[in-house]
This record gives sequence, C-alpha cells and structure tokens, in this order.
Amino acid sequence: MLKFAIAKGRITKDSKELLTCCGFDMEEVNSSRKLILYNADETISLILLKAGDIPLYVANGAVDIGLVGKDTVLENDLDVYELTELDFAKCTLCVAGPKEKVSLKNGVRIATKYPELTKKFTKRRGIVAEIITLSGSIELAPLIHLSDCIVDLVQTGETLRENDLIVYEEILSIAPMIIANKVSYRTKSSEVDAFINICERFGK
Ligand SMILES: Nc1ncnc2c1ncn2[C@@H]1O[C@H](COP(=O)(O)OP(=O)(O)OP(=O)(O)O)[C@@H](O)[C@H]1O
Ligand SMILES: O=P(O)(O)OC[C@H]1O[C@H](OP(=O)(O)OP(=O)(O)O)[C@H](O)[C@@H]1O
Repeated sequence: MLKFAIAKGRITKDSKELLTCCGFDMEEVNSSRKLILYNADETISLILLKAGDIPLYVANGAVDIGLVGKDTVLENDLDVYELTELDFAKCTLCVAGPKEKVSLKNGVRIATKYPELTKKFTKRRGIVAEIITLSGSIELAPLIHLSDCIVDLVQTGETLRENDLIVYEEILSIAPMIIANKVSYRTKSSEVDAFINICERFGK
C-alpha cells in the first residue's frame, strides 16, 4: 500500500479530481476527522497533515509520497526526490508592501512564513534584512508597522489589493508538486510510477 500525504484544506480541495480518480470518497475526505483514509481498493492510504510537516514525513519514510506546494518543499530543504510539478493552483512568491514603496536595503524588516527562502533572497540581493517569521495573515504586518514589507504568496492579488499593498518583485513561481521518499521510490517504484501517471493526467 502506498502511503500518500496531503495537506488538509486548500490543496485537498484543489486536488478533488485527482483524489477521486485515485478512488477516494471526497465527501469522506472533506468531512471526516480521521487522519488516515483509504481508497476504494485499499491500494493507497491518504495521510492528512499540515502542509509544512509533509516534507519531514516524506524524508524520514513515515509516508512514501506527498503532494505539497513547491514553497514548502524549498523552505524545508529536506532529502526527498522532487518528482513532478503539477499544473494547477499556481501562485507566485513575491516581495510586497505599501504603495509608497519601501526600498530593500540593510535593516529592512520583512515579515514572512518563509524565513529560509527570504534569507536566500536577501542574500542574493546583498542586503541584511530583519526577517520576522509569522504563521499567517502576513499582509497585516506592514499595515500595523510590525514590518516594512512582506514576502508571501500571491495568487489572485485580492489579499494585497484589499489591504492596500502592491507587489514589488516576483521571487519564484509556485505550484503543487509530488515528492517521494528516496527508499520508497526504489522499493515501490511501480506503485509510485502509476500514481505519478494519474497525477500528471489530473494535475494538468
Ligand atoms: N493563495 C494561494 N493560491 C494558491 N496556492 C496557495 C495559496 N496559498 C497557499 N497556497 C499553496 O497551498 C499550500 C498550503 O497552503 P494553506 O494556506 O492551505 O496552508 P498553510 O498556510 O501552510 O497552513 P494553514 O492554513 O493550515 O495554517 C501552500 O504551501 C501553497 O503551496
Ligand atoms: O492573492 P490571493 O489570491 O489573495 O492569495 C494570497 C493569499 O493566500 C495565502 O493566504 P492563506 O489563505 O493561506 O491565509 P494565511 O496565510 O493567512 O493562513 C497567502 O499567504 C496570501 O495571503
């Protein structure tokens, strides 16, 4: 049986077609409080986790594969295979801030859920920033002067618009991706390949 981790919430909803095709009952996926569910022919177990924990579960082999945003994979930088990127729920990791533009210079205060990616970005820029790590509602930080600007995901741009913020710069394109445990990839190769085929068919 293939152990497949997915984040509860947004990604699960966006992956409805894929999960249905794998034989999962979406009503059960969306309403059950169970954290492990099985598909119809019991070939795949679905492990429901917080997005940020998935790379760790995959890296240590507690699960075989995971469907998780590229942002989370890069932020955690663990030893997993990055197998394929899917073509839905795309967004962009951006630097954003108040309309009266703040310059990205030494000492700039950046709020983010992505401290490692932000560190890499500021290093590439040759600046030393104060990185403020938050776990949500990132757009709030510059509004109440906790930070000067933010590094966060932008999809429709609605959250920025409604909070009078603008994109300063795009850092990285983000899409959901499939990651695999390195041992599982060898020992369960036919199951993993079959699963990837379904993902690529339904993730486009
Ligand atoms: N606005 C968005 N548009 C498209 N994809 C997004 C968007 N926001 C997040 N994602 C993707 O979905 C993944 C999970 O995001 P989600 O907001 O559901 O969880 P989280 O913020 O990591 O945790 P939680 O909301 O459970 O505290 C992200 O890692 C990212 O890849
Ligand atoms: O461009 P948009 O379509 O408005 O999407 C962008 C928003 O979506 C994500 O937030 P999420 O919904 O995960 O909320 P949280 O980070 O506050 O938990 C992201 O962190 C942005 O705030």
